[in-house]
Amino acid sequence: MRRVTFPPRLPFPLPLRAAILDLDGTLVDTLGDFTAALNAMLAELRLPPVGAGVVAGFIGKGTEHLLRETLVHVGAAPSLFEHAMEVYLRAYRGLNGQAAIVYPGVVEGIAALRAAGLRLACLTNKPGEFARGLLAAKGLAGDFGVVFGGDAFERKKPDPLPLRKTCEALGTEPAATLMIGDSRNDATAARAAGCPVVLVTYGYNHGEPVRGVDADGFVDSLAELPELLKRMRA
Ligand SMILES: O=C(O)COP(=O)(O)O
Ligand SMILES: [Mg+2]
Repeated sequence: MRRVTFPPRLPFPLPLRAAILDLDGTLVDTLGDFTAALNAMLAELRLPPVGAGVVAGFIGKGTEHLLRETLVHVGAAPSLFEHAMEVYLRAYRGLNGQAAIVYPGVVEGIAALRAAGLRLACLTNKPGEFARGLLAAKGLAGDFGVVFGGDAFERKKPDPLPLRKTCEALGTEPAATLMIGDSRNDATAARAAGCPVVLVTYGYNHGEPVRGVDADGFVDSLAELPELLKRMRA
């Protein structure tokens, strides 16, 4: 049996009323989608392709960041950015979800959170249109009363603003709202907003080991959440 790792006494007040889940790297492995859309764009601009290993390190800070880093990586002129963005968004729209896989344990984990009576939101730096389309394509849209993309607010994660706004939409206090993500970006935003935060160990985390990030707990699968919640409510 896989063990849940977390401090023996979690440093936040209970009970929890809601959870905010990140999308890419937490609910769905979208590396295949990102890589395919970027390579379609690069081919159209007659630039060299990128490998998935490189792309994984660019995910999690929104589309502008992903595109800028990719153009630098292939040695393209920064002036290509706007055109590249148009081509990339068109490509992504055309293949959203096709090479993406829901991580093992996600369906069980979400069911456990719902059974515990928590309100659920999905908060991602992905454009809202793509986030809603992906959740629908993967049969997860009905689980989230609230879905916000990276274009919903003035600033994206790691700024705390999107988490504060999501708590407002959920009608819960940040201290009673658990953030579940895969990266330093999620943890930094959660800490600054006053939300407890648990990170999954299988996501992208900007290409770095996730266990080095300051978080309240780590799980290898969302299916471990019931055990974690039990401890948190004890
Ligand atoms: O960077 C993105 O587009 C998505 O990132 P997130 O779902 O992990 O917030
Ligand atoms: Mg993520």
